[in-house]
Amino acid sequence: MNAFRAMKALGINEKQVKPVLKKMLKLYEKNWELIEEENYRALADAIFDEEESKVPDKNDNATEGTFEEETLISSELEQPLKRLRRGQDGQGSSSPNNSDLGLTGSPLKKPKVEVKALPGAKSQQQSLDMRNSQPSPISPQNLMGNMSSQTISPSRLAVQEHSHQHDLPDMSGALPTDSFLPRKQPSYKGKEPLLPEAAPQDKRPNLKGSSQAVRFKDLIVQPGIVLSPKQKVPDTCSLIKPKDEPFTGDVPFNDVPQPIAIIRPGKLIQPLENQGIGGYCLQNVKTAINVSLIVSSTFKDSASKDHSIIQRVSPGKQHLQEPPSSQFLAGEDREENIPVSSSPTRDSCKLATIPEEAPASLEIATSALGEVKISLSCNSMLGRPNFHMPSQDELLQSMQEKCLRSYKILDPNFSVMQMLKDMCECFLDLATDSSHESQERILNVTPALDLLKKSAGEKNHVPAYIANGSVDGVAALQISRPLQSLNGLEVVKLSEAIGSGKENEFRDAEFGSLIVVPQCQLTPDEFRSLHYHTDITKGEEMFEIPWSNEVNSKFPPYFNYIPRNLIFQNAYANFTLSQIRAENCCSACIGNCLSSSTPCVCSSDAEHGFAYTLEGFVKEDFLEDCISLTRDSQRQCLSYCRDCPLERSKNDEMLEPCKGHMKRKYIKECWSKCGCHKQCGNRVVQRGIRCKLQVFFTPEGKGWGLRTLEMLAKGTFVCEYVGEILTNKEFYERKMQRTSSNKTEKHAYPVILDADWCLKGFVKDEEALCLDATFYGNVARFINHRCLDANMIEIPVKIETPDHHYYHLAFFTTREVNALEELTWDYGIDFDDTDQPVEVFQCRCGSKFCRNMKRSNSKLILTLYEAWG
Ligand SMILES: C[S@@+](CC[C@H](N)C(=O)[O-])C[C@H]1O[C@@H](n2cnc3c(N)ncnc32)[C@H](O)[C@@H]1O
Repeated sequence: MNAFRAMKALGINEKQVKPVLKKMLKLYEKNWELIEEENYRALADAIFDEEESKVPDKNDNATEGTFEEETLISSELEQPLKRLRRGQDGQGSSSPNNSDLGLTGSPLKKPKVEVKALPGAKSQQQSLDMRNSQPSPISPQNLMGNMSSQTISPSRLAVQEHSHQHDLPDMSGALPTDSFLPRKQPSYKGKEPLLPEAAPQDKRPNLKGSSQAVRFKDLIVQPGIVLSPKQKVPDTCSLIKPKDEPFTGDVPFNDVPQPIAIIRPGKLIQPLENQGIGGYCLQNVKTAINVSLIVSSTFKDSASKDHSIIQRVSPGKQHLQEPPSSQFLAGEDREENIPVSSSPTRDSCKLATIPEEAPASLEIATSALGEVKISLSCNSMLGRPNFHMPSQDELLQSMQEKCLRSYKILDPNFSVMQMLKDMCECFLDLATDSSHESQERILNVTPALDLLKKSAGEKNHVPAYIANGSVDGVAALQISRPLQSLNGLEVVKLSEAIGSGKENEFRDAEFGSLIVVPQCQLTPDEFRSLHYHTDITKGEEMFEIPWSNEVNSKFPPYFNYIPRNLIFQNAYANFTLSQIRAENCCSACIGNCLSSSTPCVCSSDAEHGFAYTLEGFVKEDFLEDCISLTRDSQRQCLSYCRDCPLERSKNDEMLEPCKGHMKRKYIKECWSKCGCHKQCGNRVVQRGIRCKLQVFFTPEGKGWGLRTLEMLAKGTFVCEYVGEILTNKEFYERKMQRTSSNKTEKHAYPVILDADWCLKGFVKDEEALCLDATFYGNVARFINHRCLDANMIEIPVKIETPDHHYYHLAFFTTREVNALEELTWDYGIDFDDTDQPVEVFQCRCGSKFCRNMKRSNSKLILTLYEAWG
């Protein structure tokens, strides 16, 4: 009698109860305890299923065939339709398993889990085999107050269940709270709390005959899931949209059964059932807004592919706007004031009852297949007169702006939306125990190169954002570092990266502007490098020089950027004014020395006059002279010291003979004691870097390199080699120290300033200088070597001191260089000599003149002949 009474409370009459109860008693071997549990929950479920099974569904028949076929093929796969309860069209589905039992979807065998869906949120069900099935993301209609709940039964579980049909379940089996994977399947059968107050007939439009609840045949059991018949939802309110199909508003609802289940582990989150919310509550902001991660089922009805089940919720204001009265359903639903679509196809849709304080929710992001989604739901704010639900776009835009303001981070490839989607994917990976997959997952970012290429052609191959003086848009940090976990994600603040007033530029950028890096993988140096993402010069140069890595996840080595050489300690490089003798400066000049008919004393060459053209390039003949002196062995002039400072610095007892020093041509520039204007054409190198450059990771295995972002004419000054001015003795000591302390700076960056050594009989130690850019240097430290035909040449430039032993080393282009071409120079390295200041490396310059390539001498000579005509 108690059973009948309990069922009556649910609006189920005796006639319906009797046959089912009979079957249950038989099945349970008259074990009333099992049947009574949870206030006859199992019985109720069985009756619902029985009711549904009474109405034959021709689609289901078709599906059934499919199912059996598929079961044969793979026990992993189960056709979605098989798992569905039919909608209000009165079609009930029956599964083979259910038929076996005589109780459609008997909870005894296939217990179902009904979980409350996030009211107003797009509720979805998760087929755990979603990866095996055709992707068809579900985006159920998001209606305020649309309280959905369905029965879920993933196919993998189904398979397990089949083999355990008679192990009548220990329903109390606890499950891990952190996984959605079907483990040894516990069954809720008869143990799930049946909430009598949640199951009155009038609140359950789908219970009788034309059940609208969508049900899987099998069960996902998740901790924290509360089953409630009340939560059954009209499936017409939640439609499935295949990923590749656009949303159309005119999809017939009746054709669209949607399995939905929201799975909510208990511990992670506060119970949401009272709020009518299903899902993971990741954050609970003062009870007002919940961020929910919802796991939903994604599957495709293979038997009715043409249904192209569609319903993508477009969260937006419309979800919360007062619906016109015509949009309320008649009868009990009208009383509930449930807004529904005005679509005529919805007429037959009965909606689930919602609580008075119906929460509203906004879908934010979903995983690729729609299995996991993030939505925001608002509860207590709902009643406020000024409350309106922002649209997804509004929210993301606002969030984006907030991030820009707060973090001042720029990365063209990152967006808030992408981050949230990644979060869904990470969640999915973790939840399905595929953490190893997530390790390999790579943040999908558009290479900076692509951006540049896209823009090439606009303005002489110069990207627009470069042409207008801003290189922010190309400061594309390429992060392809594996994401370790959700927790490993961090939005890094780059407060120094953008100067004030730059924010607007960032905001206007085409892409989002955050950098996401895995928190735990950054070394302090990497972190610092990241800070200089937009400008490796840290603002020291006139123009920013960004860096980019399209090859791997490495960061540039950390170093101190200095725009001018600095004396380390013992080097003798006197820059004092008193050092500059009158005869070495053009104090009488005015304006631009280059415009003068007769070259002043500051001209570089008595024969050719000034080294620069009026346009600021190195003159063709001067340049060619420099090039041939460097490249043409026949013209190359080496001088040999009797007592070579390089050899002396090694402190060896036995000094080796001098290896020779190359004679070079100088450029002399005007300086402080000169009378000319600061814009005088004979002041080029001292004005600093003017080209748009980028540090990038070379794909050929040379490490970092430097490239130009714009086309450079022949003879253009690119940059000078800047570093600490060391005596060679000091450099050698450093080198030894590094070796003995096992400090393995990957590269050493010395350049010997030996251009005048051949002029002197004896060079003192403090005058035998080099530039070391290992710790302090400028962007030139990234320039890689290229044998012979490099596109830059280094030319000694005398600026503030007449001394020959100290000079600047400036790089000029040897030919026209295209945008995005790597800038290289010939280090002059002898690859057969391991005893050199620069460590010998395996050359990957790619030049056909490469001195490090294993080839016969005759071939090399032939190539050289070809090159020099
Ligand atoms: C001045 S650094 C150039 C910047 C360096 N690639 C980096 O990642 O910092 C010189 C070092 O770069 C590498 N390198 C330069 N040119 C190279 C080439 N043609 N082939 C291979 N490695 C090269 C060598 O390791 C060399 O010691």
